Amino acid sequence: MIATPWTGPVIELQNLSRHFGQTRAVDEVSFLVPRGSVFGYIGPNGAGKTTSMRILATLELPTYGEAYVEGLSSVNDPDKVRKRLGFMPDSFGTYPDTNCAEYLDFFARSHGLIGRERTRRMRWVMDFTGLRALADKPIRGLSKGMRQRLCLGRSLIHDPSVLILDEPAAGLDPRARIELRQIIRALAADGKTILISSHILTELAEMVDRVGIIERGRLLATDSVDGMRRRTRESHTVAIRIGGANASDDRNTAVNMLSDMASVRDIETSKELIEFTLIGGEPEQIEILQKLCNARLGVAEFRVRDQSLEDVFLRVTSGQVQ
Ligand SMILES: Nc1ncnc2c1ncn2[C@@H]1O[C@H](COP(=O)(O)OP(=O)(O)OP(=O)(O)O)[C@@H](O)[C@H]1O
Repeated sequence: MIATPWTGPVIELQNLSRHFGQTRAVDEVSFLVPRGSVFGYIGPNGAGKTTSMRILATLELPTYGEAYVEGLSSVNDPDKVRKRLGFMPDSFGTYPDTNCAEYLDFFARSHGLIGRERTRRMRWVMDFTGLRALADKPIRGLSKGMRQRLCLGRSLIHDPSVLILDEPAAGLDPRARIELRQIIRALAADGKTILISSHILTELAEMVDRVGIIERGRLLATDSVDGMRRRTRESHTVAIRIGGANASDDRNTAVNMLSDMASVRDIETSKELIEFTLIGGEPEQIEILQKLCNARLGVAEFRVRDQSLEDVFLRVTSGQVQ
């Protein structure tokens, strides 16, 4: 009997939680990734990315909650999940004197590949990752970018339908990062479903379809990259400098007025400037400027800049580390 292909979400986390003592490394995280799409898992150090990826990859058990790959539980069906999944860890051990071909051959054998099938997969991986010319080169002589390709190749050797990539872009130079982006997009176009993590939203923005922002174990926001970009268009960073003879009093009055406005968030004051996030566009900017001027406050400067994806990331996360 031929098994019917799985048509549900290819990756699914349901209230996934992992506690280490008092630390909630992963705290009720839920999301879905459909087939052929790339999900960017973004968060600062210690956010819980690696722990949740390791649970999905059958290397760690949750405290509670579920992780599924093509409908199979990573907890109850680890062997079946491993056949379908390739995991690229954030750091990987190598034998420095082993060459690239030997390294890939070792992993092909450990996945039970034999004969022509093993030769065919080795060839495909070396061609796809651009490692063919380096097949005989010892791993100790590889650049960071080439090592990353080798590790990606290792995770692809058994032709998995799902890839979990833990910070593959870390430490890559701009060219290697562009090449990684092309590789990821080619894999997604080939129908692979990919979960990829990073500290940096902009690093992944060009490679992923959706992002989830995680901090201190909690998933704080999920959105499409376009949705994230829309958030950047709808919010701006405004800096106002109040000058003149009554600068100090005027500044306090301005802060009080701004605090009462629905379009103003996250006010910060330094010696000279009042800075805040403005939710909205030109009408809101005009309204604020008119109110400050009508109150005859000494507005010496009013600067508006678009928010970047990094600003959105900083706004969503609080910067706390556990
Ligand atoms: N085996 C463990 N024992 C105790 N605490 C752990 C263990 N593994 C992870 N943690 C803690 O769980 C939290 C989440 O760690 P995790 O490695 O999943 O985060 P991360 O988002 O991948 O971080 P990074 O980007 O730094 O790799 C951290 O506070 C970490 O110290």
